[in-house]
Amino acid sequence: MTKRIAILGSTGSIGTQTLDVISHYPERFQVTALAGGYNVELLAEQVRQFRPKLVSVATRELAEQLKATLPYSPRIVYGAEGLVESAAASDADSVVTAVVGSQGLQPTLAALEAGKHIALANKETLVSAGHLVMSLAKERGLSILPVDSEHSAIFQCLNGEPRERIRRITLTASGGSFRDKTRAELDGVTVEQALKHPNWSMGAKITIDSATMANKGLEVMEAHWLYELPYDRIDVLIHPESIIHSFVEFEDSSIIAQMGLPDMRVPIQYALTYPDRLPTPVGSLNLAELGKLHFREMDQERYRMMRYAYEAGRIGGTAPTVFNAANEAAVARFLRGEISFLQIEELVERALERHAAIFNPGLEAILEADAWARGEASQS
Ligand SMILES: NC(=O)C1=CN([C@@H]2O[C@H](COP(=O)(O)OP(=O)(O)OC[C@H]3O[C@@H](n4cnc5c(N)ncnc54)[C@H](OP(=O)(O)O)[C@@H]3O)[C@@H](O)[C@H]2O)C=CC1
Ligand SMILES: CC(=O)[C@@H](O)[C@H](O)COP(=O)(O)O
Ligand SMILES: [Mn+2]
Repeated sequence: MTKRIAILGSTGSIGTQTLDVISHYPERFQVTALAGGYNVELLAEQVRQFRPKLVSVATRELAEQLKATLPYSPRIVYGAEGLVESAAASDADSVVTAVVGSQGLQPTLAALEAGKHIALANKETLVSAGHLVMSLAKERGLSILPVDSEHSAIFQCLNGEPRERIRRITLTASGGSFRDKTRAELDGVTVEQALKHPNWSMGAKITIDSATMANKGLEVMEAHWLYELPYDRIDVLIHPESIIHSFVEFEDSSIIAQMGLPDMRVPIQYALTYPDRLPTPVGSLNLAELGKLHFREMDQERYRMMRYAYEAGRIGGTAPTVFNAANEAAVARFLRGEISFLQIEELVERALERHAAIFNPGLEAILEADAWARGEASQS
């Protein structure tokens, strides 16, 4: 049967790879909605190729521009409302959430309200309001399948085993672009250096998060919500090769790990075809050629974002929302050249210190905490 798919963030790293996966199985998938941001040239190409009925862009002007270039007339919407509409208003069965940042939250909630399954790449959504998203999905009987490589790995390792059998899970971390630098050597590193991830080709924001280790912090919180595990049963281990994508230790001391070449098309495809496994153009992993794999303890002093993430996760309520939003604002400032690399974590730490968490927050309290944290992290 054909699966109808809407993609939020179709012009980004995950979005384009999702369309690549879909293009290999035209009989299995139909694209019903595409939402991009500012890159209308690429979006126009995608629209011409996949012919969705609904398209969203960042602004009204871009919507006009897009309309003028298309050979047919899909419905074109724009802005934050357009994103929500593209998540909920098409006849998609599943929505791939691949926009960056907590702007993905309201579209994800709208998609669930409209009865759509979620293939979740946008981890900021779960960090910001995991309780709202997970409870809505549960209430509606909808699945949230992980696209993030570590969470896909855990999902595959669990293979339906109940939570009670899990002793702990371990998320692997590449160590990011500065993994061979000491803390002192981080003083004065450039945006260009930070954007060179050793193993993965990804969008700018997540690449910086990987370098600060905020990405792994967000992933710890994402795992907490997806697998309903307390923080003391979620570990992180540095694994520079990114070949073991994560692993689960079960009650009987067996460890099951998921391995493969670092290529996001594998977890993206699995989230779209689950429970089926279909061929991908990704090659086979040759362990003999690789020879060795390496592992290092996570040092929370070297990577302070790791410590702040565990602290925020354990506090709960709006603390993770603040961790995430302060980080988003600080990373944007770093990318604009306004602050140094080490100031990212200083701004996140300060926002967390100044925040009095609200527990069991509704959507309004989440949005308020998010806006407050962005304001905090925008001041030096
Ligand atoms: N890249 C990866 O390998 C992985 C990514 N993820 C997660 O997936 C998400 C996406 O990451 P990634 O693909 O790397 O990010 P990119 O920066 O490559 O892509 C982001 C997407 O969001 C769109 N977007 C940005 N702002 C807006 C806006 N205001 N309105 C509508 N759309 C907007 C962009 O549109 P445009 O470019 O047209 O402006 C683009 O399509 C993140 O949450 C990330 O953490 C998780 C695991 C791996
Ligand atoms: C590909 C993916 O899932 C990223 O989230 C990846 O985890 C980033 O690599 P790090 O391990 O460096 O954070
Ligand atoms: Mn990941």
